[in-house]
Amino acid sequence: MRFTKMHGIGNDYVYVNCFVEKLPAEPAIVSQAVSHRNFGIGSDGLILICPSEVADARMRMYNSDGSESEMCGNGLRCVAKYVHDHNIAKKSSLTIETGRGILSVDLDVVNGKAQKVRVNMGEPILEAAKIPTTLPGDPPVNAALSVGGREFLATCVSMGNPHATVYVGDEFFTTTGRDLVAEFGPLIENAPVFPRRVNAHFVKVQSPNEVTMRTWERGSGITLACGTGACAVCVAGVLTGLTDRKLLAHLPGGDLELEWSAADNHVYMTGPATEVFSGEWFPA
Ligand SMILES: N[C@H](CCC[C@H](N)C(=O)O)C(=O)O
Repeated sequence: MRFTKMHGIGNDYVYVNCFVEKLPAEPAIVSQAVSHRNFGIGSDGLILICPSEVADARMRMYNSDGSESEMCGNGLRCVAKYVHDHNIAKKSSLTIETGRGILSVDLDVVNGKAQKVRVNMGEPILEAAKIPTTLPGDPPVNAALSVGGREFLATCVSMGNPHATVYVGDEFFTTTGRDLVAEFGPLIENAPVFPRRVNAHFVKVQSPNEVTMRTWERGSGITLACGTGACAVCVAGVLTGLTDRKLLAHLPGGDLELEWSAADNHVYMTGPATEVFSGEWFPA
């Protein structure tokens, strides 16, 4: 199976152009196999770039555990870049069909290649039942969530996929010795109050327009970045009053610019998309 390896600030996926390629097995199985960093290609998961009746292309995203997610922000930037750079649709404004509907993407093209990508991620989903979570509030803002003997205050939204944001101190950003994200991330991901599990984001506020964050992803564990997560953190910051509608998020793999627009209630995410290499994968 031919594939292309791409990443959005270090959130790396194996991409398959399903306009021309056929998967050798179910996507869930292929994702688990190709994601393995020793026995496979090595990635945070698998993203299929497919034909669409209603958009320039359709994105389907699978975590490294094989579970499918409704949305993927870093992945969407890379899909749009691939669709442009590989001449599926040679346009600098594209539409991509996702698990949460059709999203618009604008590409900054330099020397024929898309570099920076701005995505209209649509409106945040705030009804608890649609996130989904059983935590109190529509949406839950600073809702008490105790896991592993520690109480967090969780602010939860959906960007088509579920996110829980907790504000923490410096101790979550040192990775020498005990890694608190690795310790508490899976406990939050699998907490019973999240019927479809959740992506967990640990955030330190630098200023009203700037945060540093680390992510434990549903179905993939620690990743260097999470685009939908950064959008959810932008929304959580406004809901908690801790940060403004325009936000610069520093993630371990790089930076994303976010805005939750008061004008149209849409969240905009701007960041890079990088194509690293292409190859052929031989299923065992
Ligand atoms: N890395 C992706 C999010 C993947 C979300 C996935 N882990 C889920 O199950 O929702 C992003 O850049 O938005």
